Amino acid sequence: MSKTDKQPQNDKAEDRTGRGVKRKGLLESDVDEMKNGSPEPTKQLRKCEKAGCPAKIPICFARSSARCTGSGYTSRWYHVTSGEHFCNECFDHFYRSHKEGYLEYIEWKRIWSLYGKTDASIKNYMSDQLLGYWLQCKKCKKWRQLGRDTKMTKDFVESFVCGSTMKNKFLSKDEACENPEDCRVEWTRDSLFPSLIVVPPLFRNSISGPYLTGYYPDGVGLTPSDIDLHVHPKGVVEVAQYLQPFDIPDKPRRAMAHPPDIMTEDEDDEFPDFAKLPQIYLAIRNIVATLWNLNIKEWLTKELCVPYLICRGITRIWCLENLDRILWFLTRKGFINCGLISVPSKPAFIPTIPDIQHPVIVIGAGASGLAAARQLANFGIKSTVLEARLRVGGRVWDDESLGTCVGRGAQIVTGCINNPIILMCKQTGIEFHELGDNCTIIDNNGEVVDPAMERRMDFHFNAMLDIIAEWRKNKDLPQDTNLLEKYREMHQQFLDESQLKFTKKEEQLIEFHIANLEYACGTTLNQMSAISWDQNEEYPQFAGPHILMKDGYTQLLDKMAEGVHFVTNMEVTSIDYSTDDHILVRCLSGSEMKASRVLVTVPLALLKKKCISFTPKLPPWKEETISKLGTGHVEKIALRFKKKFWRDSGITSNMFGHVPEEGGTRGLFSVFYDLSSSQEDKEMECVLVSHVTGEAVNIIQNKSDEEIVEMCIKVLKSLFPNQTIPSPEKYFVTRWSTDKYTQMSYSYLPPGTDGNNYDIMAEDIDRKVFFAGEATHRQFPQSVTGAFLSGIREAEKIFLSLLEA
Ligand SMILES: Cc1cc2nc3c(=O)[nH]c(=O)nc-3n(C[C@H](O)[C@H](O)[C@H](O)COP(=O)(O)OP(=O)(O)OC[C@H]3O[C@@H](n4cnc5c(N)ncnc54)[C@H](O)[C@@H]3O)c2cc1C
Repeated sequence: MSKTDKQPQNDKAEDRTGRGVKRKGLLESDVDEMKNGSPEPTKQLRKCEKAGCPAKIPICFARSSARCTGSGYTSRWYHVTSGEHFCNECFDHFYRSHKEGYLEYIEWKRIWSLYGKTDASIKNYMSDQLLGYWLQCKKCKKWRQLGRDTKMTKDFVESFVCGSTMKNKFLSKDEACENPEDCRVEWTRDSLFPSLIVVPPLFRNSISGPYLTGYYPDGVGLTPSDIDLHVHPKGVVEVAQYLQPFDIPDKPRRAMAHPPDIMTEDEDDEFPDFAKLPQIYLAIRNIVATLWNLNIKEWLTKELCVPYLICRGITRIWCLENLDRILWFLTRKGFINCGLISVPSKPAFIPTIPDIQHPVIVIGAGASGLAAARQLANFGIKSTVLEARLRVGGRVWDDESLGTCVGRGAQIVTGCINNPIILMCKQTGIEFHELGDNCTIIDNNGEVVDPAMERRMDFHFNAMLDIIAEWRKNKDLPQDTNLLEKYREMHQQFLDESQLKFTKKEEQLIEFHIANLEYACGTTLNQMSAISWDQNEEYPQFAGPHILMKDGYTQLLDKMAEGVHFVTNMEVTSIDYSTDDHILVRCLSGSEMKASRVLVTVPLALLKKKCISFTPKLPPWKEETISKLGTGHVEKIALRFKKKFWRDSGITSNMFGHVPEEGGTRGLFSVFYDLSSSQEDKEMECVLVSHVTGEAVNIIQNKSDEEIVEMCIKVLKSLFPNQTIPSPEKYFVTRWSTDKYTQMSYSYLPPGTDGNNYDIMAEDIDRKVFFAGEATHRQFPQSVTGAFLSGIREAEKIFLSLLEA
């Protein structure tokens, strides 16, 4: 801390409603004299012994004992922060059982020990009960100290101006603003200030308190003495549905939820100055997260947070002066101020970077590209999105041709709680439906599978996967193998050991489960790594039911595109990043554009086929990963019928499954979704959607749409043998595998690869060329959510690279 000769003004609060004590020690005039360069403290005056403490003449803030020394001689100063000390006399006043303050301290101690986990020490008592509050004047922006009993309501904090609580009636408010600021305020701006905080303040009246009743208050930065929280609990807070900002004790961690009692690794890296004061950081972050949770439709600013950040002592100044950094960090990471909200023209906490000469060019207007471009715009960075197709959305593409919305690509959100896709739906009023898990399973002879058998086989299938999970924990693991081979091996081992024999129907049911897993993975299990196929499960995933975007995903992507500068029909063919001052992007149309940074979001299959050439060539580590990662294939078929004939066979669920005759065809139409329109005012469109996965994609590849429809109708006939299955009135079949700008469904991990490959995909080249897209997101690959979050991630990286340039 830069030593200043200035010493604190007398520790007299603007409005001290606290205990009145007879002051001893120095008079104000004495202190003033010293401030003006007069003698260093004499021998009778004791300095604070805390190394580095700038207070040459500490003043006791407690002022509780009749013998309080004020700023005079005491046998010992107790250091709380560099601007706050209490004298030995006040210590005794509370600590000694025969003294006046003892009972008060003991009562506080009782409550603190009951609810808190930290030591109910006298230092904590002094800091928690006797320090004054500090508020910033709305007009002159000077910080003023207030009494310890001030009622810190939201309105009071927001409207505070100098003099508003002054007892000195002769001063107008304007004159009050003329009063100099306490020199200790400046001390809080010194980089050493946090290292001199010995007793970090705990926050009170915290809006996050009711969310965190499962934690020790002092473990999450709140004071255990906040009686209101315990004596009048507000009950379980009604958390905005689908959002849970904090981990729940003893439950698995959830994606995008904060551990309220721990700073994450990212936070440790970002805020080393909070390393020794994590409870302060946690209190602030938890309050900010709560405020965002309570209103996801408004950009959260420092001004909105300030009235909720209440703690005693001068450290509040330091906290609030660091608030912008915390808001910026949480915004960059997509924890707050994320999604489809309008952004103030220049959010104060976003660092300003000089105007960039060339825009950032984003290649591809899918979920990842649009998310990145939008986030860059929020950060004040110009970008242009170049999209080869005539539309935005990429693998999100809704089709209304059957009279109801059917996603040709994505339509399901896996896990709704904290999922940014659901957050954006909530922000914009887009409707969605929870997808029930009720699925009637029918065999090839049209018989509904006995639910007991179905449960048994489901259990068996998952048990085999659990055994594989155990097998791979072995450190001396032999070579990776494919998941199907490992599954069959474990299955056989089980049969041998148990001497059980499954019936044909049971074996067929297992094939049905394999088909479903192949749909989720986007490829056959014999292409998947047995060790890493579900590597993302190591990370917190989104909880809650799956969601069907009934009216499609496209409307969401269209909203994301609003305000983003994009050009369609612009196929990028090459990226030259060989020069220092710009990157040259060339398009098939002959256009050339200069960029300050380039973000590549095209599907992995196109990178594998080198549809875009790079100069210089991509480094070998990048090329190797591009070639190693797998590109899966899934196709969809949608059929519109005159009536819901499946209802006549008693199917009431919105899904029904089809048990395959044999393994080779298991990927052909394994599940049918009833996506019939449900608007009462319209004639109902009866629509069934199914998919083709795994090896079955090869079966349909060279077939015409008509032939594929015929195959599908044949399956429906086998499921409903007692009915006449009508020909569909209308239909479509997707061709993602051969679509020029996709050529895949989503990525997967073949044997010999692991989650690191996703991280390598996400690495930039020379901080010039960046990569986003589902195949770059280790935690949520294969999904729109992962694509979206990869865009948010890269926007941050691009911004920081420009900031540091
Ligand atoms: C059949 C199917 C079903 C799916 N179901 C789901 C689901 O239910 N839920 C879910 O979460 N996910 C699902 N997915 C996956 C999800 O759709 C993708 O993970 C996500 O949309 C990928 O977004 P992206 O931004 O990474 O890539 P994309 O959406 O593919 O965007 C890349 C963009 O780059 C463009 N482009 C390509 N080449 C060039 C070029 N040379 N120049 C300029 N532009 C170019 C493309 O046209 C495209 O618009 C499904 C995918 C498929 C295929």
